[in-house]
Amino acid sequence: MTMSNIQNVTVVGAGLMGHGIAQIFLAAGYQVSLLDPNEDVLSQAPTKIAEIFQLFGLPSDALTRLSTFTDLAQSVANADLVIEAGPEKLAVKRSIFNELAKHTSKDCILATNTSAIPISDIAQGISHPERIVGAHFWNPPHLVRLVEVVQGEQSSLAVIATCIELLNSVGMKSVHVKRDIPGFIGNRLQHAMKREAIALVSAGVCDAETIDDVVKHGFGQRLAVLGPLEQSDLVGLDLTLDIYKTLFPTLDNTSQPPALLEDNVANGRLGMKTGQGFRQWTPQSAEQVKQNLRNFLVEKAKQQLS
Ligand SMILES: NC(=O)c1ccc[n+]([C@@H]2O[C@H](COP(=O)([O-])OP(=O)(O)OC[C@H]3O[C@@H](n4cnc5c(N)ncnc54)[C@H](O)[C@@H]3O)[C@@H](O)[C@H]2O)c1
Repeated sequence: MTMSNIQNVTVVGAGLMGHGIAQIFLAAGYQVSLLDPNEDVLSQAPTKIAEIFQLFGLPSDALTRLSTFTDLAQSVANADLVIEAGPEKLAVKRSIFNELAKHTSKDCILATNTSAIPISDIAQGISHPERIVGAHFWNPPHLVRLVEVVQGEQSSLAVIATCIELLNSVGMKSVHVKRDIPGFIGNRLQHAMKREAIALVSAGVCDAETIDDVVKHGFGQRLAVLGPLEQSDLVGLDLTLDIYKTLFPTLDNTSQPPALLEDNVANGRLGMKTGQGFRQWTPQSAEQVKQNLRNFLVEKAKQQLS
């Protein structure tokens, strides 16, 4: 399947991620079928998609190319590409992919938006596993451009190349993850930083607010335009090596979830939803953070569109 053969895209699961992914392909001119067994979720999806078009100040007539389904076989009848965004449970994903394999041609590309399940586990026992890949969008997919295209043990390189080309053509920034490892690339980087952040708070070096200040007002300011390895090249690898000789032996390297996190969860300190996590929250302060994030991402996405 080459990119030019792809005309019909089916998104399986119309929840948080699925409706945003559907909007991306509608905006790019594709015929989109959206499937969800939950009729309430499915019936709300067109309105939510229309709201994304409004957010960007775009007309929502693209919705005429959207069809919604509760029946999987019908939803993939003409599919050239399926993106699965169903529940993050291996048994459910395997059963969805079994059905997809039964009702699609062997050339139809089957991609999963799993956050953490190995692609090879989902593809196990499914016919033509070479057309199964990961397509890990970030939340919200219509505002965060990255998609990690993950190569499972049996994924074909031609299918990976088609996915990357297609996703780039619809305005995403797709990258090739060459091994099927937990957390792919982005989540491994993100959580490596959080491991050290939690260790610093646990050791009494600073409080959680200070961690957030250091990232937001320090190196976080430049991360959107200067990646970590670019930054090493910028300052020089000789300096980087000298720093690491002192720093690396002192960095946290525990392999279990941190005790502070376990303790917070065991005591119901789950974050904004309970008013306390690593930091304390009121409904107003939590809403302010969410609003700031939304405004920032919308502004950035608008700049990229213009
Ligand atoms: N939420 C995130 O931040 C995020 C980010 C990246 C990836 N993901 C991944 O994307 C996937 C979807 O996550 P979400 O946050 O959109 O979840 P969600 O719960 O909002 O949506 C999942 C949808 O799947 C539907 N569903 C249930 N059983 C189904 C079935 N058998 N066939 C088809 N659909 C079914 C549900 O009705 C629901 O609407 C998960 O694999 C998740 O790990 C989520």
